[in-house]
Amino acid sequence: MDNRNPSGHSNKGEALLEVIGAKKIFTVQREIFSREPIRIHALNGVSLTLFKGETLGLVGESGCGKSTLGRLIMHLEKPTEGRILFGGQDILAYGRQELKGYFRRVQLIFQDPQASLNPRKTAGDAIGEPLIIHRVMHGEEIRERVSVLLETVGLAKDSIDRYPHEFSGGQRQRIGIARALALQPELIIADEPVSALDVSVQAQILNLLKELQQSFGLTYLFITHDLAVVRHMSDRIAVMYLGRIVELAENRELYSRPLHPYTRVLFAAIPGLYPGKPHRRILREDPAARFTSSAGCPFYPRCPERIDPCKDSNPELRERLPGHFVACHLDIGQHPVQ
Ligand SMILES: Nc1ncnc2c1ncn2[C@@H]1O[C@H](COP(=O)(O)OP(=O)(O)OP(=O)(O)O)[C@@H](O)[C@H]1O
Repeated sequence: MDNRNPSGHSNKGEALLEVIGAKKIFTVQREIFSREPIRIHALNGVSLTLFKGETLGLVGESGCGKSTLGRLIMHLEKPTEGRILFGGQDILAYGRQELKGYFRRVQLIFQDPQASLNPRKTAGDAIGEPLIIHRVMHGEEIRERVSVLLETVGLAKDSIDRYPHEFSGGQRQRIGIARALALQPELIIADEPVSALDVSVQAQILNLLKELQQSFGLTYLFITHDLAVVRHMSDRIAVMYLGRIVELAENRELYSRPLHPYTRVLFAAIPGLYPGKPHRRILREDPAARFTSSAGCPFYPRCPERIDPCKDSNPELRERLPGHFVACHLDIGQHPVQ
């Protein structure tokens, strides 16, 4: 792949999934008596590549479009524009059989393990269900496989006949992870997988996810608004703002040299990240900006470093340093050292 293309990546190995120019506009009726529906630009031209075996963290504030991107990749929503390639094939062109295969290879771990588990089904039922739906195995074979999966995620084998309410939040998330692993996927979309958990349990689940990645060669798209979590988990990190990726770089590079003013504002809000620098409040997104697709940079109204061109021209995501992509009109030299 051309490492200067706008999808924002240096050549990191074999691409597993490519999102190319994805846009998603939701049309909703704002008020009962209003004739004009409003258009919410949830994604405004997102391109990114996931390379085999990596964790790509996707970070940004609530409402910036992270989950929508995950849902497009999961084929739960269709993009208004753009393409999604898995192993080089367009998933939107898949027929029924190909889609079934895709749903085995790509799995989702949900934010809220409580809500994602049926209270009337045992842990064994929940974990074994994908094996039944996909007719991978039958009867006793399924029970054996579920027992192995329970052990894999650190739960006792005798958890198999217990119900969700008999588990703690962390244990329920382990069940969700075991279910996601049942079909031996290649790609896992983890959408805020620890944000509903106590801080003390979060690290255990994150470490489990890392171990599973090592053991099974998994690729993760790790969606979170939590900058500490994304830093702990990711090889590369994409920062989203209002439906766009504004910066993408290797983990260490991004934290040591954030170039986009939005990333800098986000990071300045982390206590202790930059000792000696004042701890600033995060600038909130302008909700009204979601309803328009302005020609200028989406961060223009709140950017502390804006310059004239930012008002009318939306900067492309470009490689400014090796492997470090930024959508900003400022020159590298204009970005003050953090
Ligand atoms: N089905 C839908 N219908 C209408 N608007 C939607 C729909 N799904 C998402 N949106 C809107 O799209 C925008 C992006 O939402 P999305 O859930 O992708 O953001 P997010 O970054 O994942 O935020 P959060 O972390 O709060 O889930 C928001 O303005 C949201 O209200």
